[in-house]
Amino acid sequence: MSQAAEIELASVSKIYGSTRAVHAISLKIPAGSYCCFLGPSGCGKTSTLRMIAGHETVSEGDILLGNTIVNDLPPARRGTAMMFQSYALFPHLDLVDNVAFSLKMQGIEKPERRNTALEMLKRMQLEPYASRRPAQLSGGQQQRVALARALITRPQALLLDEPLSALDPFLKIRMRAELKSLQTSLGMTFVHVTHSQDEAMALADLIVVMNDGRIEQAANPRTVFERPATAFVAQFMGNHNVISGRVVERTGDMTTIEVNGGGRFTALGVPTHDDPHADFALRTDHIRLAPADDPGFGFTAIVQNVEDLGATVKLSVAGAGVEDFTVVLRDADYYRNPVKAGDAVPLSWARNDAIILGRVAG
Ligand SMILES: Nc1ncnc2c1ncn2[C@@H]1O[C@H](COP(=O)(O)OP(=O)(O)OP(=O)(O)O)[C@@H](O)[C@H]1O
Repeated sequence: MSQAAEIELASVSKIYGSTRAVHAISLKIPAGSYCCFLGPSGCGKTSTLRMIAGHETVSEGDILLGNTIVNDLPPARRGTAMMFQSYALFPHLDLVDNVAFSLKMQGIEKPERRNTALEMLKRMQLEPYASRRPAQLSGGQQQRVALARALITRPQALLLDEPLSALDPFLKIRMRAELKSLQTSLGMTFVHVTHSQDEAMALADLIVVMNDGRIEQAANPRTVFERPATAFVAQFMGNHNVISGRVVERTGDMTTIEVNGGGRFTALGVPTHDDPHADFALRTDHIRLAPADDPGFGFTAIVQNVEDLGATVKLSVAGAGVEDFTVVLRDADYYRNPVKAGDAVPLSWARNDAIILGRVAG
């Protein structure tokens, strides 16, 4: 394989007519890392991937692969390869010819390209199926053929557009593990677009959370999970409550906010903006059903709903002007002292568990 390359986006924008799909994003993806672009439908992640691949023009800014600006290079000359959501296999060709296709385009002689394709099929444990056509394979096998076909050009970076979305939930988890071990063994830069938080958490060294054409946060999965940078990330990752209010006091590195018509809460950090409003995040699984030692680190809530999810129990509660607040308890903790809809419960958290969130510029 070729050497893995760093990918750099320098103030990259994508404009379609009057739609600005990507707003001047800047990012470095280290060589040999597994990067996941994560975000809801329409946030601009596919446009970004397609600009890196060369399937979409760059409206503004530069894309670098290693030290080379690749904006004006055609896809085949960038050193990247793309694996599509639909796998885009040729139905009338057997696996060897499917995998060898791009070598044929490069003018490599038939015996050599068939040998190289067979080697790649062996590596993907597909050798026994070499003479089959794609329709005679399972979804997971088709995915491996698509991977083999992308990797045969020895790219410096592999770009994957929702590569697991066509698979059933069981296969998805198995192929996810295969993708990760393939990337680790090849040491190649992988850039993978997904809207699944679990997928990004499981695979990525670097998660890039996008919203509305902008990067909300780019960090390792642990940081994104534990220290979301913005209210959007906290809500999108799904494991935090976000509480918004008016800033009423700042002391040292703590900020107190007042929720509309309700309680006052103190959170770690100071807002980085001048807005009189601020948001803080609080992990749903870091909340105790016990009174707070200090006001500002808890409230009394009315239970709205209880869902037993197996290993955990999820309570939806409201109170002190806070609606849609979620508490996730371990099953044993819940069943030691079960509560039901309509009960009033004291809630509290540790001083460092509520964290002031930032805003994305622009
Ligand atoms: N060829 C195009 N012409 C015009 N607008 C486009 C085009 N492609 C994408 N868009 C718009 O750009 C925005 C970003 O689209 P993009 O496909 O990059 O988002 P995405 O995050 O990958 O979404 P999804 O997960 O649904 O694929 C959307 O508002 C979309 O409608």
